[in-house]
Amino acid sequence: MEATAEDRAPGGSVVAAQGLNLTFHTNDGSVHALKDVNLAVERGEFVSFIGPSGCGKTTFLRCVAGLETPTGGSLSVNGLDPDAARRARAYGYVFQAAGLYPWRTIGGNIRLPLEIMGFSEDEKKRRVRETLALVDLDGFENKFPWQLSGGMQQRASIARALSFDADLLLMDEPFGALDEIVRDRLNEELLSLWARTGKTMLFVTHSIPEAVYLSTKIVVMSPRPGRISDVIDSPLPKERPLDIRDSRGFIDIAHRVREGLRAGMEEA
Ligand SMILES: Nc1ncnc2c1ncn2[C@@H]1O[C@H](COP(=O)(O)OP(=O)(O)OP(=O)(O)O)[C@@H](O)[C@H]1O
Repeated sequence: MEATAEDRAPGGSVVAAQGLNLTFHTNDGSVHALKDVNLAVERGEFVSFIGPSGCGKTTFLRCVAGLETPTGGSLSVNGLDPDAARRARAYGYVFQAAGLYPWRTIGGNIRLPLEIMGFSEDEKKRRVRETLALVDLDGFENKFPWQLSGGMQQRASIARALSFDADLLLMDEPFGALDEIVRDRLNEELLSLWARTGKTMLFVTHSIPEAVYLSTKIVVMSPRPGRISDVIDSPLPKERPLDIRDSRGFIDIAHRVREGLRAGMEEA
């Protein structure tokens, strides 16, 4: 029988990793992608993962999503093992490329997971309308992806991940391919969406300002094998206008992230 929302431990961590290890075995040898990762993510947190290319950020997200199987340690998602959490539709996943089907309209793309999950026609309509409003894309339901800018496509992809109302959102560099101005705006919108919905966010980025601006917790990772080198609980207020990036508090955290990244590189 599939686990349901009622089966989940209400008070526990949304994500709990203890001594997590993952080694990939390939024809060229083995790659130790994650080493002794310990992390607890509480409900409603916004957690960013930052680190050099290849340090295991995507691999960690894929473990949470039940798409990779750790080779050691333990991992739970909403109190369930990741595979059970995946079957209970515990999370929405947003990738670097928006990944919208070009032959489906924006509404059709958002409807897809709802069709797979067997929602009623009325419910599908309601959810498409509501999630489009959440990402500020009202009126674009019948457009095709190519009729939207890159930033709008990425918002549609976020709407798709939100449509079935999972309380955990996994986002793998969703704004990495966008220019800085669009990215700034989407960062502001994402923060406001997070404040309105109370979702738990796991967010992978290469950008220090993006990580500091968005997060309540920043996980700094170092390469070969991927480890957590620092976890920073942000003292910044929840309300964050973009110009907070010029404040002393912001600059101090950015400095600590940079130092963490540098130390990790030197150890590697
Ligand atoms: N399926 C796989 N088989 C073998 N090795 C893999 C596999 N997936 C990832 N790796 C290796 O694991 C390591 C971590 O990869 P991962 O994609 O998690 O890094 P990342 O931090 O997300 O990198 P980037 O910032 O470039 O996206 C890398 O060395 C990568 O080559």
